Amino acid sequence: MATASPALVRVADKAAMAQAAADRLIAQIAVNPGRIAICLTGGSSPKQLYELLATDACRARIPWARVHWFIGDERFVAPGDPLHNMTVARHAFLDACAPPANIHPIPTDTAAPEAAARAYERELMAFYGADKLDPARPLFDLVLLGIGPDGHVASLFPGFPAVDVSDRWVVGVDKANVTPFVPRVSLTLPALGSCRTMLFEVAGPDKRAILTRVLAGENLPAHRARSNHHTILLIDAAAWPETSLDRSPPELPQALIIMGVAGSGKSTIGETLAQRLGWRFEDGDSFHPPANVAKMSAGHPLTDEDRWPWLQAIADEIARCRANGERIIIACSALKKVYRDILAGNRDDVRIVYLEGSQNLIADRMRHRKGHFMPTGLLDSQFATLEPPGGDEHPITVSVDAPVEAIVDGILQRLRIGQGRA
Ligand SMILES: Nc1ncnc2c1ncn2[C@@H]1O[C@H](COP(=O)(O)OP(=O)(O)O)[C@@H](O)[C@H]1O
Ligand SMILES: O=C(O)[C@H](O)[C@@H](O)[C@H](O)[C@H](O)COP(=O)(O)O
Repeated sequence: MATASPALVRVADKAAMAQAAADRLIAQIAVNPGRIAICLTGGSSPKQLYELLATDACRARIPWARVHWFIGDERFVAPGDPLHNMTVARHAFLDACAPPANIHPIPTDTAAPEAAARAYERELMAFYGADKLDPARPLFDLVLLGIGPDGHVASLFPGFPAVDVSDRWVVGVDKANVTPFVPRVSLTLPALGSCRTMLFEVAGPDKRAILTRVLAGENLPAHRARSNHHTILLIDAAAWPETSLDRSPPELPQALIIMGVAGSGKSTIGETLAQRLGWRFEDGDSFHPPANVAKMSAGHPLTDEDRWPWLQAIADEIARCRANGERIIIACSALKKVYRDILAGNRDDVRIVYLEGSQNLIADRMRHRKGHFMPTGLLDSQFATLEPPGGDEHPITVSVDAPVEAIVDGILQRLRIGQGRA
């Protein structure tokens, strides 16, 4: 399933980003019962994440024997050098946690970066078991990336020929565009894109300007680097480009759609938010036509054809509220973009609130939900269907890994509504 635009997930600061990235990584690992491949990144952005992975809490959640660790680019310096990307990851967590045979560094003892690139390409192809990438069978479960000050990713610098290479998996890059000015070896955009999830970490005030350009669609490597499945940008408050993303609608929205997988907290958050705002809360499920209710009661899954009249009924209710000047909050999983297009379309007065959380966390909450039986596999299929809302949908994305009141406060802040206001 391809996502056209990346999901933008806002986190408070670098510590929250490391935690969110760790949750994502562990969740991605959890959905693959077989051999797992993670592609790490260099730079300073992932250091806190790497340190977190070595802590007991994270360490216990990773099946280390099944996880293989690669690197998206390497500085052409000897292992052990502080500039050496895989050395940084080794010292932070890999050496303490991963079996040595599962660590796959880019060799830097070759005569030139190009020879190292060829060797790493062979290693990746042997691991993958083919020399052509099949979009249906991604090379990596997760690719981690940072964004450089010039908009580079891995060591693919803007304007350099390496960015346009499409027939290779790894290339030598003889000189860098930014410090450190050492030769590099880099995976290409098609190799990086062959992943279930591409996860960017973008934090700190010095990233705000470049991120604004990337999200505006400038032809930079960081704009072109996209997974052929899911791409997610974790962005902290300091890097978040307020002007371009928080295009605050002139008035309060008419309707808020609280979306997310089953158990993400739609009813809990929606009801609390409705109380705080004094708006009406509705469970989207109550708009199903009788035929759908009968089908679901008989244990038959709904098709998209069944869903259209249901989604249209919710859209009609929003239109009715608009006509009456009434405001409404509707909980609706709305997992696919095509569903949200019916509910919100391009209307500025219908805002999507996306409850974002790792599968582990949500599964854990569902296990503890009183009076509910969770069929195993339900969450797997929910996450498989989920198309996180892209930047073009202007979602209010909130992490559910926080107390209910804090999540609601965060949504109110994003709506620019004073926290005390009812
Ligand atoms: N932020 C939160 N912290 C802790 N528990 C939560 C939070 N949000 C929801 N829950 C609990 O998680 C479970 C699922 O929430 P619910 O609102 O029923 O999800 P949904 O409506 O998306 O299926 C419930 O038991 C709820 O009390
Ligand atoms: O080898 C490298 O330098 C990286 O892989 C590089 O692509 C990095 O991710 C960005 O330059 C962001 O760097 P920071 O995280 O230090 O900002």
